[in-house]
Amino acid sequence: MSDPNPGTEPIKAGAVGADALADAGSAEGSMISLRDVVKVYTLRDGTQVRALDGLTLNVPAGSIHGIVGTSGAGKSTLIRCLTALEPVTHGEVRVAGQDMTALRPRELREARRRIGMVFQHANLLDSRTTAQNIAYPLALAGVAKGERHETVAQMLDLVGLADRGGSYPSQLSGGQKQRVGIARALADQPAVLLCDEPTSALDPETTRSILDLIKDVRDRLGVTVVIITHEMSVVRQVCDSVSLLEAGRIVESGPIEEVVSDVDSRLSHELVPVPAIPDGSPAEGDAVIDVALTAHPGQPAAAHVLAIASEHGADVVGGVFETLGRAQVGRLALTVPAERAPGVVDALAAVGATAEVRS
Ligand SMILES: Nc1ncnc2c1ncn2[C@@H]1O[C@H](COP(=O)(O)OP(=O)(O)OP(=O)(O)O)[C@@H](O)[C@H]1O
Repeated sequence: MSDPNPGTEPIKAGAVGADALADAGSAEGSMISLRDVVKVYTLRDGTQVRALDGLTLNVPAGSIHGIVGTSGAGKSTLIRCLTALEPVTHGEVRVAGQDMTALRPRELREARRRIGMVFQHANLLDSRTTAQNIAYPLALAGVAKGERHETVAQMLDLVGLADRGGSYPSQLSGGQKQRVGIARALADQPAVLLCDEPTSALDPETTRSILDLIKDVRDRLGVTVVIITHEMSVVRQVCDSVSLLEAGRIVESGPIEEVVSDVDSRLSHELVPVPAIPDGSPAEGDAVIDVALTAHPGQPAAAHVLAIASEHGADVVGGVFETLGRAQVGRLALTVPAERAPGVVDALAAVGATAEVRS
């Protein structure tokens, strides 16, 4: 087990905080490894802003890792430090085996070719065709014309736009533009794809198709993906593991199924929120019990909970049941006459569910 914030007091120590980094991959064998990274900005008046505060993170090769955090948590700074666009104040940043903090300018340019970037908006060049947009970074990198042509055709095919190479950005939908952005990011065969809010500007259906594409690309090319997002639905749909960034530190982290199994963790609550209950509920004299359960294949838990609810005369007034990774996670809201609530909570605890009376 490793502390996600070595050398400092962990903010959240539970299973997610402590086990996570060991399970999310040790520094050895990781495609991305940040160790004790500190980034301090100094403002003109001399004020210091500690944007990253001892951040440690390991992302295993070939995985899709989500980073979530509120505004100002340090997400953009993290991306800039990962790509060495911003020097770190302290700590180590390794991408594809290279220490990004120790490279000379020429080596850094080469190292950056190993990192593809996808942004919220594809930022395509309007005066160039789809194919020319994808070829652009290859031309800058000095790739010969014939090879560029071949790569562009492969990339267009990969993102499902084989017949749109001659189209201009104005002739493409938002989702198609983002596909071109992904093709452009992958054209130079990066080892890592950094996606900064890649679906924030898209509708839910297009979001789904872009996330499916990212997953498909990972499966086919083996690229390691980091997705910065504020949308938990993105994490639910596509990520193998997730970290919660807060005030420049990773406060929770781990594979999705472990994170959601720790029902006390914030990520678990965010990924599978407590269900709403109908207006007028509970009735006079009833209590609401919030139940959280995790089941795995061969170890069912939901049936036990429902049997206990039925046995004690409780009603189910709200609920969600999600499959995330190999875990099935349930959140139920039960109503029961208040005097029976303690008995129901005890019975649920005995079958491994977490239950508490809603205040
Ligand atoms: N160039 C800079 N100079 C000074 N302070 C900065 C600079 N860039 C970021 N910060 C500060 O560092 C902290 C982290 O900012 P950052 O932009 O990394 O957060 P974020 O999680 O990306 O936020 P958002 O989601 O709003 O983009 C904030 O307090 C911000 O004000």
